[in-house]
Amino acid sequence: MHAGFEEICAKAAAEAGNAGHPVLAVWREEIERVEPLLPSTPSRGTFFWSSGDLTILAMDRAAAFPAEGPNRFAEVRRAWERAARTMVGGGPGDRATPALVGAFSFGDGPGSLMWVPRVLVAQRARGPATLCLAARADPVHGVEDDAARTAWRAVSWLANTVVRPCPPLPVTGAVIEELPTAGEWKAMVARAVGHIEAGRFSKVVLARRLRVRLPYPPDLGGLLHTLVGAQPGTTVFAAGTGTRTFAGATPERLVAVRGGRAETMSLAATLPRGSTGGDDARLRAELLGDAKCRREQAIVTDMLRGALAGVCHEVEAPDEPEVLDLPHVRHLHSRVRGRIADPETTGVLDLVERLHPTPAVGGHPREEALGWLRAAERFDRGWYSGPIGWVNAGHEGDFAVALRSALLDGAVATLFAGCGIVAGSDPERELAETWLKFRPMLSALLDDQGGPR
Ligand SMILES: C=C(O[C@@H]1C=C(C(=O)O)C=C[C@H]1O)C(=O)O
Repeated sequence: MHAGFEEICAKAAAEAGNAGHPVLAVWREEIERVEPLLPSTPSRGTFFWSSGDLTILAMDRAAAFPAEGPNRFAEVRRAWERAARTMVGGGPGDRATPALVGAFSFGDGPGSLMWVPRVLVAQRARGPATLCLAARADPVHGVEDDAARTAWRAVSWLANTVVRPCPPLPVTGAVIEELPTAGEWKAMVARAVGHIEAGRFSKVVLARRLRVRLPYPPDLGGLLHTLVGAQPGTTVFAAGTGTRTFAGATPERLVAVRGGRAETMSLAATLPRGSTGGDDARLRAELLGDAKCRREQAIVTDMLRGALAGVCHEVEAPDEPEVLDLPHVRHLHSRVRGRIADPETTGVLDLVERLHPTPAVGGHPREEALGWLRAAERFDRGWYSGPIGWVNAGHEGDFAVALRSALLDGAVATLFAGCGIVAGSDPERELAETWLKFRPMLSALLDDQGGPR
């Protein structure tokens, strides 16, 4: 590994010098599976993803693509296209392995960041893992970090990764603060309903936060391990910027692109799980039969269908939604799929740009709802409800909508949850729904087995 990686680093340095712009060197090779594949300590550039049968763990940044504003997706797309085109690749590993990872802010403010990790391991449910090492060669200074050092760090990092996660221990003494208070938030829901009834918009997704002060910082590897085990059917993710890590377990896929096909998901409407079998079956039937829930989800499906139709042939969306059962809640959902008309020019980041924010996290009509939301919500969502995911060198990839999540900063965790408000929404029920959506993260952080508060 050292020799091959060093060789392509030297080649990248020479090409950067000739071309007068930075060049990436990316080495890929198969390694034995790493079990469990979890971060031990968070680093600047920690990225974790566990979805379907793919797990990714990455550390550090060889190159970073920060962006902000309404053109943030196109900016990153252009920068990645340039980097991928000039990249010096090497090694026998799979060329379709994720190469660029990160997250975009929900809104136009700063904070979107995608990066090429220095070290990345990706593995499917079966078979070997792929290790990717990356370095950036600068036209003047050559390779920024010594190639042998990156390889050595990868080896020692992998050795440390195979630490067994600590079993969850009940946490006592955590202090929980609601932001805003329950009363204030319910008043906001009532105001949103007023605007909907006055015809200003038909749906808006209103969020709130919980600030949890823990007695000590949570163990990231243990937290992710708990979420993977406790939240089947979700994508478990983490992205670290250095001191802070954003993590969660989301049921919502924004879009996946593979083999010239795009798949997105219309997810909306929420009811709790029942405590007995009969109760649970009744709630499932209620969700499927409820006109308000159906309307709420149809708004999302229509938007997704229209957005895919702009760049895809054969767009398919079922007439009837299905029920997605999660441990604490259930939602209505439909898969929306299409064949990309021109895969050369339409990559996963182009689809992310077309789709975000869907009415599942923003509102409808988009501009009217978001205009009101920006003033009403009164906090910066940051990465919450934004796109998080990965891209490969061929512009395929997978992005989730970062829900059921928390921003971890030392011993303080800020949790986020939002609800789609439509005509007839009841503030009390919406408030109860936020507690159900806080539950997966709250339980994982506190190891509390209790019901919603
Ligand atoms: C906004 C969230 O979830 C979204 C809103 C839903 C709803 O309003 O019922 C359901 C699923 C998600 O699309 C969240 O979990 O924070």
